[in-house]
Amino acid sequence: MKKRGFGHGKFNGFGGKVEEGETILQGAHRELEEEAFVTTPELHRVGLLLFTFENDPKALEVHVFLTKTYNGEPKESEEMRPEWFSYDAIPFDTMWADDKYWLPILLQGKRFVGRFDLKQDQSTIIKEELKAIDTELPSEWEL
Ligand SMILES: CNc1ncnc2c1ncn2[C@@H]1O[C@H](COP(=O)(O)OP(=O)(O)OP(=O)(O)O)[C@@H](O)[C@H]1O
Repeated sequence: MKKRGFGHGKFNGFGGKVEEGETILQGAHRELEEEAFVTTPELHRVGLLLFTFENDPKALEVHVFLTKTYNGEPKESEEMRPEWFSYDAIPFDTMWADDKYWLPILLQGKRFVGRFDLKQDQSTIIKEELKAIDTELPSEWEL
């Protein structure tokens, strides 16, 4: 549960912006430790998503990573309150509107690439394209 800022009030993956001088993978490791106090030796990049918001010139390129193992116990941070859900009780109504499209693909063990154009209200999807892929993920979104 994201407690502040962008996506506040929604169940969200741990994550954030890549910092100067680090790779996307390093950023994912850092955010996981900062927001949940756990570490992992293995993060697999399984999804590449692009988000746009109406009347906002910036697009968000989000790389989704998965791990099945971790060290430590997830703990609440200033930014996040972690919570576990079983696969059949994922609270999609309290998540980003796009999550219900791509998270099931991830849970089936597949990789995916997609783009979602959202309204300014951050909850209405204007346009959506998403595909599961068997090949390597592209390293970034080609606009
Ligand atoms: C629009 N549809 C979306 N659907 C699903 N997930 C979305 C998302 N948009 C952002 N996310 C995720 O939300 C987290 C915070 O994103 P982000 O913008 O970087 O905010 P955050 O304030 O945490 O960044 P810093 O920690 O300050 O770097 C991060 O895990 C990112 O993957």
